[in-house]
Amino acid sequence: MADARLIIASNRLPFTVVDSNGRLELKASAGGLVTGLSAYLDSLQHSAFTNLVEYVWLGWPGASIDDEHKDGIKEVAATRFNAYPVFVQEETMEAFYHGFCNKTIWPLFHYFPSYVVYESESWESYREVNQYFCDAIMEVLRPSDILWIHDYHLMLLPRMIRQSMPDVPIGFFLHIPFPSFELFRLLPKKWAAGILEGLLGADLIGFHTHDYTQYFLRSVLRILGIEANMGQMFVDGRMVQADTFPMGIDFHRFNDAVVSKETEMERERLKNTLSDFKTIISVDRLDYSKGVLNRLEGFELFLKDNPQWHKKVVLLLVIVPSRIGVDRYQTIKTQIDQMVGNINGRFGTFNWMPIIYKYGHVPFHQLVALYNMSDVALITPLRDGMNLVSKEYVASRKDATGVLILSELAGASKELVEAVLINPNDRGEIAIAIKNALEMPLEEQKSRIEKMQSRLKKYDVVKWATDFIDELKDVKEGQSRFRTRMLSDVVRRKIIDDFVGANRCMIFLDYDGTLVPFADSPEKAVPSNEVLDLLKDLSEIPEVDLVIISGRDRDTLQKWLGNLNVGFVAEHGVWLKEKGKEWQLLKPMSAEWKNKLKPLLLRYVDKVPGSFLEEKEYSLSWHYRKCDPEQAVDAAKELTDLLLQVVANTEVQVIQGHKLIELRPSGIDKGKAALHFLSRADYDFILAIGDDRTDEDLFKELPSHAWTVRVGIVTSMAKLNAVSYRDVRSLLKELKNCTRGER
Ligand SMILES: O=P(O)(O)OC[C@H]1O[C@H](O[C@H]2O[C@H](CO)[C@@H](O)[C@H](O)[C@H]2O)[C@H](O)[C@@H](O)[C@@H]1O
Ligand SMILES: O=c1ccn([C@@H]2O[C@H](COP(=O)(O)OP(=O)(O)O)[C@@H](O)[C@H]2O)c(=O)[nH]1
Ligand SMILES: [Mg+2]
Repeated sequence: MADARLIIASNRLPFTVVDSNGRLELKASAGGLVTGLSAYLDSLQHSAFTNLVEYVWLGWPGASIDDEHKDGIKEVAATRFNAYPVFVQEETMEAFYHGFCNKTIWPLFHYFPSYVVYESESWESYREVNQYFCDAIMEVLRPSDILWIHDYHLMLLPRMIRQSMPDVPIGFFLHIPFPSFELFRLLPKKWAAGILEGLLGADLIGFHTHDYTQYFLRSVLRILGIEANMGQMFVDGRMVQADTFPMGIDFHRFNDAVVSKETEMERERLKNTLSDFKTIISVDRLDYSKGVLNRLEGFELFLKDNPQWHKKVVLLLVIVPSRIGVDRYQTIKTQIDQMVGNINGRFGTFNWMPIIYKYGHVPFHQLVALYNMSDVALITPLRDGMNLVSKEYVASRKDATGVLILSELAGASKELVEAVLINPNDRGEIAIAIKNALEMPLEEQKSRIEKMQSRLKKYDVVKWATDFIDELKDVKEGQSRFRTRMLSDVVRRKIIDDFVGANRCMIFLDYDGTLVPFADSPEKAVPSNEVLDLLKDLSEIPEVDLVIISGRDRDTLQKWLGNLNVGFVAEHGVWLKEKGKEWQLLKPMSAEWKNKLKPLLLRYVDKVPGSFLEEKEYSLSWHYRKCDPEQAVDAAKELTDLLLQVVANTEVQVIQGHKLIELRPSGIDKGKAALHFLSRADYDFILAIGDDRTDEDLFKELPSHAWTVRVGIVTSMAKLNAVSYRDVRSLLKELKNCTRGER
């Protein structure tokens, strides 16, 4: 296989350009996304298991760059980091990054709805910057590349790229939580739909936890009306997958660094001042979502309740500067500063400060030394997409001692179940957890850390990224397999050739969803003149027999289509009408059961607003097409269960159709009805088209030479799939025209 390039797009690059007294310098960026991805990209160079050897990382260089410096930065970015900077004007970036990203999406997705700012200008900047990224990517992207887009800054980008390059594999990974529908719906409808449609431009959309994936799928269903089956959706005829990929860390980088010289030196230096104390480490970017105030309150309560621990324990609080241009971040900084001061002032003595506070970046080896020498890690976010610090702490415990206290509201808690899990809103619980952690017996510490380590070793960051890319490739393969089932030009040509060469032709056409689109209520789906003319023309071809094979009642079919010289099947096969003959029952049957079962269906009509009952001569249908989709689906399952119990051992069957449940006599279906018509002549061309589960009975019964087409992109017994009724009409038009032309 040829080498493919991996193109990564994220807001932040692995470096940030900073202005140091008028000189531009490149500094390593902080944050989980950059740390994790860098480790994976490094691994590509040494891996024998991938054909992705080349990569380009596109992103914002972290500052607004003057024109005169752009080329220089571009060159360093390319040579030192394989990066391609996306330059954005300061004001636009301000409204995008400090605005929509970090004042709208970030607080909303982290369950701080009262912090969310709704400003249409910043939404516009969000679109604008996503478009800049799209333009920059299009400068480097080739159709043979794989594009992997990261995080909440770029949620509109997948669709933008898809519009320019329809087949390129696009993956998207969200590093922060996807909120529950009740929160997501707070966004103005245009934004919410825009974000979901933007994301669905990707082929694979990944999340850290199963919950986030489910919340996303639910929003897609509720806002866009797109249903998913095991995370698989069909969007404009394209298969899209959502799935869960918990991000790991570079386990060995941390584990090995513990014994490096540099770490050893750092540890010695730290021990000089800290050797008399048990230490608790806490490391976070400055962020209100990290729950630092709760943590400090919990620690304060612990000190109040446990005087025996005074002068014996120190909390090492590392806060890495972040997003300081957003007011809320300034506020939280002031609050942390004050609270640290209060606690130290309240409990501290001249030779003991309970909290040692560092506001700034920590170099890698110092970080590992801190993790390694700390008896406890205290990590208490109020919400966190994943939280890699907790994993890094565990990886840095070379002797398997140490205790991790972790918030159950961090994505990492789903994997690190052996941690001491706490609810960060419960200060009392934090205080008790600290005491228990400090006093935990060594064997218990080891048994917990060892279990977590073995998991982190296995599911490291390389595994995370490889799993994601492999699944993206699988989705692409699935899509191309599906494409061979589509009613393409080539396939249409074959059908037409077959049709032209045949002596006797049978065409079975379903009505709703196949010849006409669905209407709000069944009586509104009247055939247009276009459809009537088309059917008339086809039916007038002497070698053709046309049968409308529908679930509708015979009166409606008669009223709407009765002037045509065609055969009919009504009520899914209860009634048949051959050309020019009278209606007949497929077999003798009774309709007495209807009176018994109708009240049950009516109960569900009352229960589910918007649902209604359709009564036909020998069948009853409960429709829920206009209802709240989730309530209706649940109710439909419940009703089906109930009905199945009631009809057991009777002559009635329960059928689930497209947003309906139908009751009809057993032994009746479209397939059996079709066989009746086929027995009348020797057909060497058969075409059957339908859009519903009830049409599957038809596809199933037809001989192997029949052309069968399921309308809708779903799995089916039919040989082919068509996107919508429009494709059906154009195929029928071609059939009609070709016959005339060739005659
Ligand atoms: O780029 P910044 O605005 O300075 O913020 C730093 C990063 O913060 C967020 O990190 C998330 O990704 C981690 C790895 O998946 C995850 O562990 C953590 O829970 C998330 O908050 C943000 O998503 C990144 O885009 C930022 O670069
Ligand atoms: O001075 C520091 C301290 C920490 N980190 C790293 O920042 C990341 C933080 O990731 P996490 O997932 O915990 O949270 P995020 O900041 O992404 O929300 C971790 O990999 C840390 O090692 C860093 O780059 N510089
Ligand atoms: Mg139909």
